[in-house]
Amino acid sequence: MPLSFDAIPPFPDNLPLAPIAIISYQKLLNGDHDEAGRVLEAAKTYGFFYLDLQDTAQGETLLTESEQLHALARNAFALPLHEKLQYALQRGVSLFGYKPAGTVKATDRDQRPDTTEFLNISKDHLHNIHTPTTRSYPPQVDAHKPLLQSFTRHSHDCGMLVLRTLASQLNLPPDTFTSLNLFDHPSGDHCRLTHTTTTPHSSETTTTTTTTATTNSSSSPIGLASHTDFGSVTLLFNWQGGLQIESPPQLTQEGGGKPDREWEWVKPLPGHAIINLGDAMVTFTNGTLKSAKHRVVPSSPAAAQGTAAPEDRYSVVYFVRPHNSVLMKPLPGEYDSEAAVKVGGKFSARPPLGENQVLTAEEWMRQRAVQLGN
Ligand SMILES: O=C(O)CCC(=O)C(=O)O
Ligand SMILES: [Fe+2]
Repeated sequence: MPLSFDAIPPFPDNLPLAPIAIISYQKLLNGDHDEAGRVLEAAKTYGFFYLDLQDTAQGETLLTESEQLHALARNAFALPLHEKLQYALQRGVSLFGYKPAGTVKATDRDQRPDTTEFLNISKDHLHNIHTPTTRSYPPQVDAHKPLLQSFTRHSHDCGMLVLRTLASQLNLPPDTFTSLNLFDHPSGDHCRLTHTTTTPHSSETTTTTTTTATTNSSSSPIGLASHTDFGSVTLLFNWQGGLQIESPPQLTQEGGGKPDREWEWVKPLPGHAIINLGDAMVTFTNGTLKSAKHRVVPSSPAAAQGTAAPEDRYSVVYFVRPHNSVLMKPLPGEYDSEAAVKVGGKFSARPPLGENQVLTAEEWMRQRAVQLGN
């Protein structure tokens, strides 16, 4: 069992779990047709699945690297806040750097502030891919650049396998999606380290915070407010529970009625990554593929039930996003129908007919980041 799981209290067995598929990395690498079909099914329904990484050397490497980054996250987030703020990201200017707790847009109806800090580390900065942006990171990040370079490369490769699998299953040329997410092109791809604290954040609230999240200090916190990811594919490694996803809509009444959606827990499985699709894939396929809403609740499920003491939570994430010059619109052909689906709140998969305002991925990512505060 991977190291970090040893210290985690068992996940309670009386909580509603999201019934997401478990996919084998080895079978996908071997081109197993049935397994590929299960990936498409997952992508059309939950937009989430587990990837078993224990059955291939590439998978084992990713697991080892995620463990090492878990340790790095613990060290980096242990720095005093004023030091971390030297690396703070600037909303609307750069996607990369440190985001303190309490600054993500409070999207839930009860407007609860978030208790999660991020460190977003750019793939372009790690790999010297030409980009107009420069940035410095905490010393822990600089000291482990080879690890971060290796993890981002391997995670990107894994994401490309998912994208090739989906293209083939949709009867599209296999490189349809991978050609929109090129590793060596400037993009918003990054490794994110997250830390959700158990302690209240009043003393850590900073003057850089501008959202309603911090002004509404009377409400109880959320770990990370509900959101959809806005890139193509996300690889997520977490150890402690807390992640919940919104179940796909089910009609409560025959012949219609309001969609009945619920929050379901995603139980971390040793040896597995959690994979989910982001809004860019919804856009490219005009709603055929799904990006599910998800959130992180502030307390581990065991702590919430009083069977374990509250503990800080860490996660390690890699976001594959379309490279900057890609146009954010449905693929030409059957997906480019007149009916355009809504993506990520006010965003639409394609502009209304007659309007010519297709965003580049660079602009889309910037606007989405401003929208969400990260
Ligand atoms: O930490 C987690 O489990 C989820 C993190 C997440 O959803 C994100 O960073 O977008
Ligand atoms: Fe997310």
